Amino acid sequence: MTQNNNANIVENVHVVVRVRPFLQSEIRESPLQIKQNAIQITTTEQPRTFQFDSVLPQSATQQQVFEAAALDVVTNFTKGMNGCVLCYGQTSSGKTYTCGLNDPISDGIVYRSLYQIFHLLHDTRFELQIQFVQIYNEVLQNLLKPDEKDLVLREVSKNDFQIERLTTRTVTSLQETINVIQAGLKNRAVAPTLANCNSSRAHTILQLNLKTFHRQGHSISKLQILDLAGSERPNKSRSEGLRFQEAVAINSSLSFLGKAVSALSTGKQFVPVRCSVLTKVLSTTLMKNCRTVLIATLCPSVSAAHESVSTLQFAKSCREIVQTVRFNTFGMDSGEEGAGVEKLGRQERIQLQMMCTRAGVQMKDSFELSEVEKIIESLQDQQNEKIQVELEERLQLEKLKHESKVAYYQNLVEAKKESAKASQPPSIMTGEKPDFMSPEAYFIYQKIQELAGQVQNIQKQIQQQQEPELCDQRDLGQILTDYGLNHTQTESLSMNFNLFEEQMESWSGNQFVKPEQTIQLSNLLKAFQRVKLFNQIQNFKSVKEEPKEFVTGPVKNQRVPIKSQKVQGALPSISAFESTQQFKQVVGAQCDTYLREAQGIIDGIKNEASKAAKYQQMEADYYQLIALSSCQMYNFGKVFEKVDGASE
Ligand SMILES: Nc1ncnc2c1ncn2[C@@H]1O[C@H](COP(=O)(O)OP(=O)(O)OP(=O)(O)O)[C@@H](O)[C@H]1O
Repeated sequence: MTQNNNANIVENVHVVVRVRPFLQSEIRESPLQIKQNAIQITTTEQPRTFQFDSVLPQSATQQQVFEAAALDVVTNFTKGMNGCVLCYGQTSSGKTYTCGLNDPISDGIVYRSLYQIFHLLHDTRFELQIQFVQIYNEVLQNLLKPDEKDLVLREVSKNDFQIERLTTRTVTSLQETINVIQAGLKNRAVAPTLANCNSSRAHTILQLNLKTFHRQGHSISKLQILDLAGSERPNKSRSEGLRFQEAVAINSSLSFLGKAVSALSTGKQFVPVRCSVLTKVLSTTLMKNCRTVLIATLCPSVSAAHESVSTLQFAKSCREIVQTVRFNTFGMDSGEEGAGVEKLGRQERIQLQMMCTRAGVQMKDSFELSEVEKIIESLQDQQNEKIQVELEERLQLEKLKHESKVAYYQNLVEAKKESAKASQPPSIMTGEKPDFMSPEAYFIYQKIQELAGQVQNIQKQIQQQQEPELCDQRDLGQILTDYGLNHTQTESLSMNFNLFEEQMESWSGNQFVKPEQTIQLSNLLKAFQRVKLFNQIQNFKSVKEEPKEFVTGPVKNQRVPIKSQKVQGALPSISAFESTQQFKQVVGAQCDTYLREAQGIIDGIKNEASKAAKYQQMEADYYQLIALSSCQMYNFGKVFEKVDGASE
């Protein structure tokens, strides 16, 4: 297929200057004066005046900037002409704001251009692709696929560089396009500096590749929107480390761009484009077939005057660059997209044909009044429909913008919470006493931690030896010793138990305690509850138990070895009673109390064991206790037998 011989248009780079409003932190005194399309700057030297295609004052709206800078480029892009909108200016002069490449995407050039493109392509079959990249520290990175770093630029023909193997995204609607850009924005290199709390640390390039299909052929075009990182003086912005390194990369690439622009504007044969990634990317834009608009952004304050002069000089050089552009239409009549009167007549005829078809009226040279009315009526209906669609689309967009703003602020709140947490005093897990704990609480906390370590070891050992026999036959006293508890510890623990419980619960709910610490605290709490339970068992055992020999417990028919030991609180002597009856009553009552207490402890263990089934030791203790209580019952039974025998 051959490209039609569309007319070449020779023109200068179009330059629009925008002065942003004063920020709150700035002294409201400006060296800039605007007179129509001229801007005068007064510094310590002579005042200087620069003339541009358009100079927009502080009061200019985003829509005015779009109309002055991008509307024409965008409209012609949909008709097959390559276009580029380039934002240039010192740091914090409003480039990102003007492009609208904030996160969430705001209604600057990008948003308005997309809206216009989809509006103009409403009735056309088209394919649209997005590429979204950044040049960070002289490295090309894909914002739509963050793992595509260090992309390679290949020179396909002289001064025409293409990015190799760059993933692109095909989009079909405005909303989808905005979603894709929004996702890409999350990967942009942005960081706070002294000059701008949201400073772009990379040059950002959004490129749209469009193919439109017409009855007789098609057109192809690309549109680039560039938000360049701003020049900054490291000694003024006091950047250090990585920020300094970024500033150096930004400044040197802008200085190479300045040299290339200066060579182009003065018509030099040799243009130095291979010095930086940015100049390579822009060489295709500035030197090939691409209608280019530069938006030079300025800070209004006196302190920025020096940088404003540099920006204005750069803008002046750009305006002197001469470009040759044309429509890239294929298989269509020459200049179909042009603006000649005869061609417009032809287009009007085509439009009339379309109107007739839609209104159900036959196309002819002259029409009856009724036919004209029919066509007008149909047009009005179509217009209404179109308005309806546009309104709905607008509404959807507003909704989308609102939602992304909400998500943005939610993220911001989360991030603030995170950083608040991070700035808290050292955590209790780092071994230092945090401010919110009293020294006593911290001492106890440390003790519990020691014990919990030991408990964990024992648990591991128990889990490894899963023979139930082993567990069942373990002596309760031994188990407690195994847990590493000495008398003082268990005393102190049980005395302080309530305090711990309260303290740990309050830590768990404390917003400054991290989730992993909460888990550790709850483990500690569990371990501690177990310790408390064992304490109770030990107390109970030391008072009530008087086993004499091996007995057969009721559980699993296991033989439980009970060590003989001297225990206080043994059964009363029979001689102390007046009658067998009285003895049985007293011992029986004691036996009941004992069983009730045993049952209470058993329930406690059962409860704990069911809460954490993995605590097999708990279960083993439970069986042990049942065995012990039945052993006690057996002993009572023996005594009763003796008493009965004696009384008979
Ligand atoms: N026309 C404007 N109206 C209101 N506020 C603006 C305007 N232009 C810029 N600002 C504000 O000025 C600040 C700096 O703007 P912005 O981040 O767009 O600067 P920049 O030139 O992109 O900076 P950098 O090069 O550091 O990325 C931001 O807080 C932005 O909201």
